[in-house]
Amino acid sequence: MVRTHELKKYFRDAKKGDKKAVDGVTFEARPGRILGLLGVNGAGKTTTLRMLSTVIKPTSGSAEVAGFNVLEHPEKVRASIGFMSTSTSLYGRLTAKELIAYFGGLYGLEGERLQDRIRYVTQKLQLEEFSDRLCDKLSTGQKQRVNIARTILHDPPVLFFDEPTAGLDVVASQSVMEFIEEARDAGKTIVFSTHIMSEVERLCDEIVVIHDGVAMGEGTVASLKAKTGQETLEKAFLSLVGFQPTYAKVPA
Ligand SMILES: Nc1ncnc2c1ncn2[C@@H]1O[C@H](COP(=O)(O)OP(=O)(O)OP(=O)(O)O)[C@@H](O)[C@H]1O
Repeated sequence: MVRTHELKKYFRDAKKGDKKAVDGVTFEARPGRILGLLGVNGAGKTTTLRMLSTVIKPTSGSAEVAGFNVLEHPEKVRASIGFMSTSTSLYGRLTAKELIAYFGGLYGLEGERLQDRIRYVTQKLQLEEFSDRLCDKLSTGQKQRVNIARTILHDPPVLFFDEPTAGLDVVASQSVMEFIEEARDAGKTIVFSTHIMSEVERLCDEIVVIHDGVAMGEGTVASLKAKTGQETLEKAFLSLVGFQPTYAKVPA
């Protein structure tokens, strides 16, 4: 379970005034379901996920992950989550196998349990053919598979995916989405950030539309369409964020 209540993050800037990156977001993500944070660039999705994963502290409001408050028990939160984004870099000078073992150590896995989990993720993500290659030398799709392996190595109950298909081709994106569906079916609580409507329509049980740090709407794809009176999620999204056309219609 992941719960936020009036979660806020203001970045201090003496010259320009505070940047309200997240400004009072409340939601609940449940086991076996996928909650989507849908928003354009700069909406506040990554900042929300960074607070949930204890990388940064909220300015105010509260957040609970797997039953642990992010401020009171950050170490327990970190042990309960896997975080994946395409911008997470791998250590280029380690082989895929070494990198996974290294993260296993960070997660506190050791001995038989560590070896079992390494075997599992290696098979699951089909890493065998390149597990002895340096991460620097892997293709983008292969790096993504190592990234997923790293994310799930300690079998956490909560998974955060921050635009996990950014920069991937259609085949690699498909595998990532199938992987997320499988994790949902295994009962994981999943929070998934994206700006891609088709991914939201396919994956998300609930959506929070976030814009300029504010939740502009929440519900299922169907309920957001109904609420805005729009036929497509894209139009419903544009309506919720108050999109105004940039070009005026002028007779030729
Ligand atoms: N450390 C920081 N200091 C100042 N401003 C920040 C910082 N981190 C993020 N911001 C600003 O907060 C806002 C929200 O950023 P955030 O990265 O959360 O957006 P996002 O929805 O994840 O967008 P993207 O899809 O571009 O990653 C942006 O205006 C961003 O410039």
